[in-house]
Amino acid sequence: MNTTKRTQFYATELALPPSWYGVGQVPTGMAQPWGQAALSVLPPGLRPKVWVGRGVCVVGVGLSKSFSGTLSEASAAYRKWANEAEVSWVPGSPLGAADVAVERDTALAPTNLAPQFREDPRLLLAALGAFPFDSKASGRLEVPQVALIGVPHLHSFLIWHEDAQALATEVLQRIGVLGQHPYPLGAQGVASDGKGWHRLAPEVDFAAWEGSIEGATSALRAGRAEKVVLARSESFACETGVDVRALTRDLLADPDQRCQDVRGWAFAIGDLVGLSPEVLAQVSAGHFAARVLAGTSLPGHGQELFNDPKEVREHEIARESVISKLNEAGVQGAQAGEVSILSLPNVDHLQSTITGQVGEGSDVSTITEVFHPTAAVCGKPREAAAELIAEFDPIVRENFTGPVGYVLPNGDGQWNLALRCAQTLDEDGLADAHSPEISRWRLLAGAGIMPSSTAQHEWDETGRKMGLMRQVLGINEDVR
Ligand SMILES: C=C(O[C@H]1C=CC=C(C(=O)O)[C@@H]1O)C(=O)O
Repeated sequence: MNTTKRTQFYATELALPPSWYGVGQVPTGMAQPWGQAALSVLPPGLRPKVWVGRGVCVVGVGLSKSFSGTLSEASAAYRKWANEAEVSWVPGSPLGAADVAVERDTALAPTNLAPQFREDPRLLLAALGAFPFDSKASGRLEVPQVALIGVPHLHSFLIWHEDAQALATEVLQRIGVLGQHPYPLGAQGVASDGKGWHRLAPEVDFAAWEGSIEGATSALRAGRAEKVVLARSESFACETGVDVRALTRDLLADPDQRCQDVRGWAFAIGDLVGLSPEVLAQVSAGHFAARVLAGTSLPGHGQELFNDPKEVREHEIARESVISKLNEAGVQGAQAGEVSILSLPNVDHLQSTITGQVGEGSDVSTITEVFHPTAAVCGKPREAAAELIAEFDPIVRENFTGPVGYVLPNGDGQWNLALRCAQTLDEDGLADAHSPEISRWRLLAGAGIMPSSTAQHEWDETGRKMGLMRQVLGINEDVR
């Protein structure tokens, strides 16, 4: 007789006030208000696991189960486990709320999954993950113990492991108390008061960066590759710890309302916290979408990129690196949109959106594994660029520029590139994925290097890319 007990979870649908969804504040589908509200109702003192942008959003705490391996290995093990788990609806759930169409229907506005969640609550067992740049190295998927799942059509769910009943009850109570007045969009949290920061010994100073760029550009001019992406870091320590919950809440704020489209997906997963704008693959009910970024200017100067042959070619290479692999990835009927400008807080980018249908046997992780590493983070040709990275990249990237995101038990989900982020460091310099407050941070940024690149230009560009995390961490310009 098989006496193995199935892993038991419970789920409920939440009736939340319109303020959670920013009704009248942001276009439907943009989840910044939802993310800020969800973070507000988590009990304090717990480090959140976060994925919030446009589409399915996850804000969780605790760990039910983790899966290690390459992206496809971990995803396959997770899907097997999730499809054997038991998820029961809690009676009294306000099921059947009216569906709301997503406004400004762009490629990155996925299908309404709420009906599927209602039909099969196991689909709510979302796993969040971060995987290394080196796609052969092992990464990790994590299923939280308690998770709020938001759907951009104004639906929300809570799912919890049977051992986390008390925590789930506390979240439900806090929704009752705080839920009518969630954290307001645009307000700054209390991640850091901007004081007490100092710089840690640099991993890469300007002289080292100059050496790397000179080495890489000479190799490119010698014909070893056409483009390579190099990266650098800046590390800082704060006298008081930074609360990851407040930090991710601040990442979701858009105080000057400059960005008309989703600025990025805020994430706190594994040892990384950031706001990634680049989508490797989004899969939702058979639809595929990707957003390729490469080519960077000062904010507000995006149009000038079209007149700069170096930036145009850099983008073309990144776009082609995805388009050329669509067949192998099992994406059918693919269409690539015109190159356009994406305005982000500290930079403008050239962007391309690619859409299509997911073929039989493919899912978000198998597709991502074929694309990664794209030329936006590696170069062209891929193998030759990877060799140049091994030779000239002045840092060890770990999960930076690797896939970060979430996956569902049916293979839907989204993997972005881990960009515009910082790595949390504990006192030993090792990643610590558990403490709610972190005092040591390693900011990371990379740039596409072409034969004509100069060290100063790419230093400044990577500095601007790190600017977002500097701002939300409160590391002022005078911290030298
Ligand atoms: C590697 C990074 O950006 C990539 C994505 C967009 C634009 C890029 C560029 O213009 O160099 C990079 O390819 C980073 O943000 O750290």
